[in-house]
Amino acid sequence: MQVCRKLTLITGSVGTCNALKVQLEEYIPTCVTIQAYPLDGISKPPSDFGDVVLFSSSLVKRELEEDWNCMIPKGVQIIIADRTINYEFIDRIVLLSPKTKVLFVSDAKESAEEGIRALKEVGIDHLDLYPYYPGLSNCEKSKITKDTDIAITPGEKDKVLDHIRKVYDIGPRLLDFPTIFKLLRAVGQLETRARHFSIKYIQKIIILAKKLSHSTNYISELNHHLTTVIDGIEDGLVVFDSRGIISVHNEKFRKMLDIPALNLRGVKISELIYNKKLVEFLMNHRLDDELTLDINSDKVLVSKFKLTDNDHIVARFLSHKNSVEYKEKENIKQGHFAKYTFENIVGESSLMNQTKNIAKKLAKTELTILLHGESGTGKELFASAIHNSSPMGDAPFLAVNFSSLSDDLIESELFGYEPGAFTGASKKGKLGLFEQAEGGTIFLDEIGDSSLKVQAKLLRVLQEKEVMRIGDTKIRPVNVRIIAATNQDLKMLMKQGQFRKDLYYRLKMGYMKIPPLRQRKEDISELFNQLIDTETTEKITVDKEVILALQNYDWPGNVRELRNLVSYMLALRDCNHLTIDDVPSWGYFEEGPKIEEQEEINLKDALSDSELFILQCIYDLKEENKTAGRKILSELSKQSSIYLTEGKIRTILDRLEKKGYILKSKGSGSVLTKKGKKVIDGNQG
Ligand SMILES: Nc1ncnc2c1ncn2[C@@H]1O[C@H](COP(=O)(O)OP(=O)(O)OP(=O)(O)O)[C@@H](O)[C@H]1O
Repeated sequence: MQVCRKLTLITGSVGTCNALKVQLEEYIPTCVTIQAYPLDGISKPPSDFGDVVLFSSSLVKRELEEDWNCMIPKGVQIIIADRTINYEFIDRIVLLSPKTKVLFVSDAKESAEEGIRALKEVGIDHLDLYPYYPGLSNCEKSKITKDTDIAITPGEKDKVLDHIRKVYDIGPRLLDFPTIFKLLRAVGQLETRARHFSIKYIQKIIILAKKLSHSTNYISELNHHLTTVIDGIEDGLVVFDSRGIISVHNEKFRKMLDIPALNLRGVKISELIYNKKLVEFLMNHRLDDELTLDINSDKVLVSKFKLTDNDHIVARFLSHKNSVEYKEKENIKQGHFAKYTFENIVGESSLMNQTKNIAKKLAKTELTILLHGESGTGKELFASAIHNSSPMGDAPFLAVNFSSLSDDLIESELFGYEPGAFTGASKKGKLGLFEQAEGGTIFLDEIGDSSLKVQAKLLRVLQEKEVMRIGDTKIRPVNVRIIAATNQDLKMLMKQGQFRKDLYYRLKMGYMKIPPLRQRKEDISELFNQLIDTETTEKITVDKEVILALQNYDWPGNVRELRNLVSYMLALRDCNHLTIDDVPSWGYFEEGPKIEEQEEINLKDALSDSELFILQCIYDLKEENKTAGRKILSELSKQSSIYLTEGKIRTILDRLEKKGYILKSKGSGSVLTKKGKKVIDGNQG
């Protein structure tokens, strides 16, 4: 075999020329002289091509022949290189997430497309790659560069657009295995260098594998570390993109929202959380908003912010339990706005309409208002709505609950104090709620729980319209409307000497009674549906029977109890249609019916009009000594306003028997049980 001593490399660009020369020097023994020429970097063609000419591509050969008018002399062996991507830098792109949109930037269409092909050939097929090169039309450019900020380039960094955030320069493509093989043969070195060549190649692959495993180990260690850190945070955290798809969350978030699944990555917020209000809050674009939620008898404050380098949102769930920060935030929040308006007060019963009308009229005045009503009837809702539709609606609305704060704390909260007024007082002093609410409304909830000392101070505010901070001698005028609320019998407390008469009459100037739910059962249907809507984004339908059953209950916990029931039924439902079977049995409710009624009135046993009609017919037929069979019952129904087929009657009879109102027997028709008779007696009585 002829042994050659001179090899000429001809490339287009200087960059490719340098990279290929380094590669050749690695494989070709030093006894072979290598001369390299980039067409971009020389002014005239080489005069001596040696024994073998290696072109970096067929385009370069054509350029030399056509543009430079230079032919390779006969007898010189020509090799056109096949090139593949440089494995050394491949680890950087292997770790990009699947389906990431990435531009492949090169100097021409062919080389960009070839680069993509080469990447796919070596198994980089998990990315969405788009060829990008200088000659691309503006329209195509804007199409492919939309929503992407990552590019890969084979050493053409200068052609990458400015807005691209991450550029992976994988260097010029190198000679592939068969090309080096061909070259070694052409320079007569294949036999002596074959082993060296294959060892070098395998070494490169091992280095790459090591790099990848190092990167993945590093990533998994980092992941583990980050998981430990975010799981250790006291608040719930969830990160999601603009479509609501979760990328990161911590354990606290899962626990707070009772989510059993461990890995929520890739899951959509709206498919995971059924509380409609929360989903809407998380998905809206207002970042300065906050939301308070009642979750598992805890109050949770939800806030969010946007990550700066992408469109991901981080939502933070701050629990009330053990959280000083929450209390401070909540105070600030309550201090600035009233959440509800009259539109949020559900109920069109005449009693509710009357109450709302009175409230709207009182709202227009400056009178002090006393709201009296059982727990959960919506007193806070009314206070908030009154403030919002009053002339001071734009001023602050502050709420303070007397049942949850100690006497001392109430005093300092309401009236404030001077710097160092008592041990533990802040050095800066504190502005009281009356002063903070200037021009607005202060809501004194559970006023029946206030001490006589605080009552005396409140009376002073009402009479004199002025406050004095603790530790101060200065009197400060205040202009604040007071709305107080109580579920206690204040008259009784007055008799027992626990509530000041003068304060009672001062507060009672605008008196309002908020009716309990049992006195306005017509509102249950609307309330039930409305509460479902605030709890879930899913479309839930409700059987009429459910509402009838709920109207049979007295609701000692009022709307709050109904709201809890809705959450409970939604959590336990099997499908999106609620039936009587979804209504829990008596054990769930705060109070059962009165003992003597317990046997015949049960929530699940509420009777529909057709059931009552059939019971009455069975009773009447028995009086006339007739057998109550399906046929005669169906005929009787034809004469009434409720027409029932025999098939329908069979279903009703089965149901009545199951509920214990009748007994069926073959041949002798149905008869009423003691329970069934009681219903008819009650109906007739
Ligand atoms: N008419 C109504 N329409 C819609 N929601 C209501 C209505 N009444 C009460 N609610 C809801 O019921 C819950 C209890 O209401 P609220 O806290 O205003 O009652 P309350 O009378 O102030 O109770 P408490 O005396 O125990 O403080 C709240 O979630 C409120 O939004």
